Amino acid sequence: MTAPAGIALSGLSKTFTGRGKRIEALRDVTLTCPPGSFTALIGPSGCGKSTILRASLGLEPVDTGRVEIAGRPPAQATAAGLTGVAFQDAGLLPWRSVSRNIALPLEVLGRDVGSATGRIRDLITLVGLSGYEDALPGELSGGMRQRVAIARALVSEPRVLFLDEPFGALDQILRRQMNIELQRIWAETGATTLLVTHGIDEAVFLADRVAVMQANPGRIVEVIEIDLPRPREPSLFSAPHFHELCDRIAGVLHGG
Ligand SMILES: Nc1ncnc2c1ncn2[C@@H]1O[C@H](COP(=O)(O)OP(=O)(O)OP(=O)(O)O)[C@@H](O)[C@H]1O
Repeated sequence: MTAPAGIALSGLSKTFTGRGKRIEALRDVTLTCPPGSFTALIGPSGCGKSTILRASLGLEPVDTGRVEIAGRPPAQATAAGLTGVAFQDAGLLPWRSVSRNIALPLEVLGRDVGSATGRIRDLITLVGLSGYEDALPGELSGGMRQRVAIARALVSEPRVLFLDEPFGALDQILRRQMNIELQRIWAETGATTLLVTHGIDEAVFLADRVAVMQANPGRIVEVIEIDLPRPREPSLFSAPHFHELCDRIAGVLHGG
């Protein structure tokens, strides 16, 4: 039985062929993210992380296996606005204000934007951008743009949130601030979250469990439970148990 608002990936395999090459992007990937949980997916470049996300959003068909998002096939879940997604490149439309960028998924889903004005205002507050409602993306810092992208991902009130390296382009200090913000946003929304990241410390700080992948073929080699109490404070970044968990993940990543 699939939990209603969770992510259930079972036995996913996907091989790309082209230019005389076969790339086994995914081999037998199984991952369950219970409702309201936070899972991080970490692995070397090309191990299939984005392929998992695309398959979860119904954007990439798999060869074998099954994807269920909030109890539905992925394309159906996305079309129903049950999923939200933010990428490394915030991908904001430069000519639209912060508010109108956040409203975009509602327009795509054919929902009434006028009746969502209050919700958009609340989201702007949630991501700490009050006062910037009418600003254009070009007037914002990189971290602020990523906050807008996260607010936009949340506007359809998704039960499941996919984040693909949302803070990858930010410097370390800003990234940590965003990690703290994201923990708060996740706790407030209760959305089941799957975060793709290259940052071990980011994964450990945020997640309930970290799925570690290897490439060629792309596969999950270990799922490590993060038994750190919540809410997690910035001081955690220098705690011994935090570093033990990071070292353990690094060991798996490097084939240990
Ligand atoms: N449309 C495609 N056609 C051919 N090969 C593809 C396609 N999409 C992905 N691949 C290949 O599948 C493998 C997995 O790609 P994917 O983008 O999922 O990796 P990733 O772990 O997200 O990488 P990164 O961390 O660099 O973003 C790679 O070898 C990539 O070259």
